[in-house]
Amino acid sequence: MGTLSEEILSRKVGRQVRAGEIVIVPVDYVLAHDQTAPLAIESFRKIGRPLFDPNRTVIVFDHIIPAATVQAATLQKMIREWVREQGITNFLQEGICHQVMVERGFVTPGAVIVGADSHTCTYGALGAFGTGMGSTDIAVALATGKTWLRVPETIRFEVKGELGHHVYAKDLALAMVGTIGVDGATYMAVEYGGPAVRRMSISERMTLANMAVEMGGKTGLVEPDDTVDEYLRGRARDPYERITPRDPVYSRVVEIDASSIEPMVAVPPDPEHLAPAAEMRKVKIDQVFIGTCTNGRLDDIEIAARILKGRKIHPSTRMVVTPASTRVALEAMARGYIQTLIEAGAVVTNTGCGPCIGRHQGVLAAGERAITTQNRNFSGRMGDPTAEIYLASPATAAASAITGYITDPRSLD
Ligand SMILES: CC(C)[C@H](C(=O)O)[C@@H](O)C(=O)O
Ligand code: SF4
Repeated sequence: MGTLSEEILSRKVGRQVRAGEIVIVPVDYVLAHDQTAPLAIESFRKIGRPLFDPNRTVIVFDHIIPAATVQAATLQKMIREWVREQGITNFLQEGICHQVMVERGFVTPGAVIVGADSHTCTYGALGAFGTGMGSTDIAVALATGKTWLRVPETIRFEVKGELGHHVYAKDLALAMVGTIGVDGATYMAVEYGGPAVRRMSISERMTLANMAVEMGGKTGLVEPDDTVDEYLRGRARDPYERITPRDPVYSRVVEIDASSIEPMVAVPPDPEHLAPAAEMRKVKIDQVFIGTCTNGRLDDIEIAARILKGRKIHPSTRMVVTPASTRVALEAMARGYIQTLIEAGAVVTNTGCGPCIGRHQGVLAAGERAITTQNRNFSGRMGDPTAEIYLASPATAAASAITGYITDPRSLD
């Protein structure tokens, strides 16, 4: 009995649990990446126990890859040595950890996955309880195969109606953050449901769940259904059962009519200040970025390529496209999207986080403005602290690349 999050945790714990209880939960996978593994390894060594399971430990290189500095290279060398020493079988260098975890079938409904990255909540798109933790907590999970949690209360978004032309899951995700605010779901499970969510692809659901943490959420969850089963056929690493909410008691239910949403832009310095893209024409853009665990998948690149086909990006702007994974990149190449983007004037990088955290591949100078498909627009995230970051969908980002200012993609039809 309970919300999706209570149902998942009850199964794992082996008895009915309720929001507010502190529980110790066995975990299915533990994840760390090149930025967070070093501290996790240091704490893990101090604990002095062996890994709980080398086959359930996943290390991904994605944040600053290939290494951009000697310091990054040195840390990556240390992580590689540790991975070998521990016999870790899942060492992946093929894209953003969250994309790769889903693509490679680590994420299944009902699984509990902890990661040393705040966007581990993305796995709720498939009905898994994914949550981000600090490196010390991750070290404990690595050593014990367990973690502790306070069972979260749940906030439910019930989305009715249909998204309009050139309005996407990203616009809906931004509208949700705008509605409840960046602390509107602090430590809560965010459950996404209703007809508009049920119609969404896995990729679109990932965009929603990914941004649960932008409202303070502990995790974001979509009820598993046929779309999830279809996606996982031949891909899931573990057997699973569908889990559904049963007589759930929600702390809050927020109803949203998808048809009322427009192409949105989050205005710096946080994702809750929104404006319709159509009203932002005065904002000139120096850099456009399409990528990340929020919006760097095949459908996102396809949307951008369709808009940019046969067009050129504005001479006063530049555009960086970073496919979320190698699989995404190969498929985007096979379909001609990469060619279209390069012909339009974009720089297409290797897969990974790209310029999302401002360390390489497109860092912003003082006073510059970027429009990006990522999830966070905090000051200094993409470079100089005075640079401004506007968050939007791939369509709005691509349209802005053509005009050089923030542009509602519908205005280019
Ligand atoms: C570097 C990492 C710890 C960080 C996170 O946890 O989210 C990053 O992925 C981010 O998006 O800011
Ligand atoms: S793509 Fe951006 S938000 Fe996602 S894990 Fe990488 S740095 Fe974090």
